[in-house]
Parts: sequence; structure tokens; C-alpha cells
Amino acid sequence: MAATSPASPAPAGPRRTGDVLVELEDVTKRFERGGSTVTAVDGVSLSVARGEVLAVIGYSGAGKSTLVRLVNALEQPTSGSVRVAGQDLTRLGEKELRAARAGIGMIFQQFNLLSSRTVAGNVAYPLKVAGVGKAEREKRTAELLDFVGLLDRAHAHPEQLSGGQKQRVGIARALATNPPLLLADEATSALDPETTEEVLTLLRRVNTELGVTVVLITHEMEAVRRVADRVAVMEGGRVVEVGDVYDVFTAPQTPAAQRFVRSATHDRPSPEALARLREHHPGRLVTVRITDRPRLQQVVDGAFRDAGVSAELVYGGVGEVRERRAGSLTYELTGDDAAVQRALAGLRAADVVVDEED
Ligand SMILES: Nc1ncnc2c1ncn2[C@@H]1O[C@H](COP(=O)(O)OP(=O)(O)OP(=O)(O)O)[C@@H](O)[C@H]1O
Repeated sequence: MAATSPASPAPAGPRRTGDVLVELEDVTKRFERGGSTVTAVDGVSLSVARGEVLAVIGYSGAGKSTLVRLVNALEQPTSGSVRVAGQDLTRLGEKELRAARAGIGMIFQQFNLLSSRTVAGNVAYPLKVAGVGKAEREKRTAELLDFVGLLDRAHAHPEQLSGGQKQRVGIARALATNPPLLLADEATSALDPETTEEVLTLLRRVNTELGVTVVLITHEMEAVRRVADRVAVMEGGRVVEVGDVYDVFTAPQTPAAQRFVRSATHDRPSPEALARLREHHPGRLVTVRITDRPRLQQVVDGAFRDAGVSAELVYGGVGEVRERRAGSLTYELTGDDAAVQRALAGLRAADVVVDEED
């Protein structure tokens, strides 16, 4: 495979909407284990557009790793089809499969670096396997190490590096053959929060500067918020919800998505915080979802005023998801029952999402 400069876009090019790079169609994967059958992936249909960052989130055992292994053809589905760059991976012979896998970069939670090789040796390794000559290998390796900010550590061995540096080497190695697709399987799960941020920023640059499509497998909603364009929520082998990150953060539809959003946003009172609030606020506690809708606060204040309730802000926060306003605010509403009901009805009639904390 030809290696080109990391500064030039991968063959994928910039995002072109409607251009699908990965397409899973009704994919099921079952494993036989000790006489019983485990359905790891259960009827999943999902597509990844060229140039996007798609996060797949789910708890342990949801089927995320199996899904990734289906995309890079390390597993074959029990039924359904997996297409990458227009090729149906379920119909390829071993030789063609090897070629298809070479077009997919992969990074792992445990980095999987070769301890006997230097940093440069690790990055150059896939180029060597691909038959790239020495001079070109060295040039490309230097470019990649420069891109990930580790040029000065080229001759170090992996054990001399921090976790974040190891993952940056992993990313450089995964990009060596210029694949259009990078799969990141829990790539930041072994890292502390600061290092996680650094690696996520690098993954975002891989996407925006090199045009590489990224599929990010994670159980951390914070990682989704930081880098993904879209998110698919997995539970019990199924994709239960898929949507733009902003939409899923501000309006999660399924209980699984709601749990993940709560884990990453701290503007909704926890049961403990709610118990404390109740000690001082005997009125009705309601939480209003804040989006980037213009003049939302005026609409909310207007609904309270028209209903004749008084509203005291008692909890919440407003921040950003993918650079757009998002958050929730909890109010104590004081007034008679009918007035409180009028306020809630008024908000809902104005398409404001409001949850009662009772
Ligand atoms: N090779 C296998 N043989 C038998 N069962 C398997 C195999 N691979 C995965 N499973 C089972 O399939 C289910 C999904 O596993 P998978 O590793 O894909 O989930 P996951 O969401 O990636 O979880 P984790 O984050 O813990 O890896 C689990 O019940 C797991 O035990």
C-alpha cells in the first residue's frame, strides 16, 4: 500500500455526506460456549459515513468489541453482511481479507506495542510488512512521530514512555499505511483524565486534519462528548439508539442512553442531591432541559409567569456539547397545584422538555 504524508488527507478525503465507508446490515454474531449460545451482536444495522467520528458506547458485555472485530474481519458474522469501502467482508478469501484488514488502523486499550522495538521501530513495522522501502519508511515514520508529537522519543523503548505517549505511538503506528478507517477500542480506558483528554484531542486531529474516519469504542460518555459526531448506544448486543451526539446528549430517548448522559452531565441532581434539596425546598422540583434554542429562557420564564407560579433556581448548569449550548436547570415551583400544572403544560406546549423530580 502506498504511504503518503500524514499532512495530506487520507484517500477518504474530507467528509462527504451520504458516502458510506462501513455498513453493517442485520449483523448477528453468536458464540457457542460450554454448551450454551451467547448472542454477542444481535441484528445490528449501522453505517459509518466517510469522514465522521462515530462512537459506540455500551457497558461491559454489550457487544462492542465483537462489533469491532466484525468490522476488521477478525470475526465473521453468524448472519448479515459487513461492508467496508464497498467490499463485503463476508465474501472475501483469506488473502483478500488480509488486504482489507491492512486498510483499517486499530488502536487498543493496552497499546499492544512491541517491547523489543523502539518507538520508531513500532511505527515503521506495518510499513515493513507492507513492503515499503527503507528510505520511504524512515521518512514516513518521522512524519508520523512529528504528527503525534513524539519525534524526540523516536529511539526510546515503549517501557520508557508514559501511557499517553504509548497510545500516541499506537496511533502513529495505526496510521502508518494511511488507512481511511481507524478503529479505537477503549483507547483511553487505561489512561488518567488529563492523558485521556490529550489522546482524544489527537484522535480528533486524526479526523479533521487527515480525513480519517474514526470508530471509537468506549464506555465513557465524556469521550463521546469530546470527539464524536454521532453515537450508537449498545445494550445486550443491540444498537438501541443512534444519533448526533448533541441530540443524544440533549434528548436521549432510551433508558440506556439516559443513563450514559447522566454519567457525563452533572447538572441534573442525583438522588442524594435531590434529598438534600427537598430539606430546604418544599415546592415542586422540576428540571428544564436547556438546548441552543434561541430565547429559551424567555419562553421558560414566560410559562412560569403566565401560570402564576414563582420559580426559584435551585440546581443545574449550562455548558457545551460539541460547541453548542446544553444543560439542565432545576427549579422549585411554588404555587397551588393547578398553577404548577398550568406551568408544566405551558412549557410542554412550547416544546420545552421538562421532567418532574418527584
Ligand atoms: N470468543 C468468544 N466466545 C464466547 N463468548 C464471547 C466471545 N467474545 C465475546 N463473547 C461474549 O459476547 C458478549 C459480548 O462481548 P464483547 O466483548 O463484545 O462486549 P463488550 O461490550 O466489548 O464488553 P467489554 O467492554 O467488557 O469487552 C459477552 O457476553 C462475551 O462474554
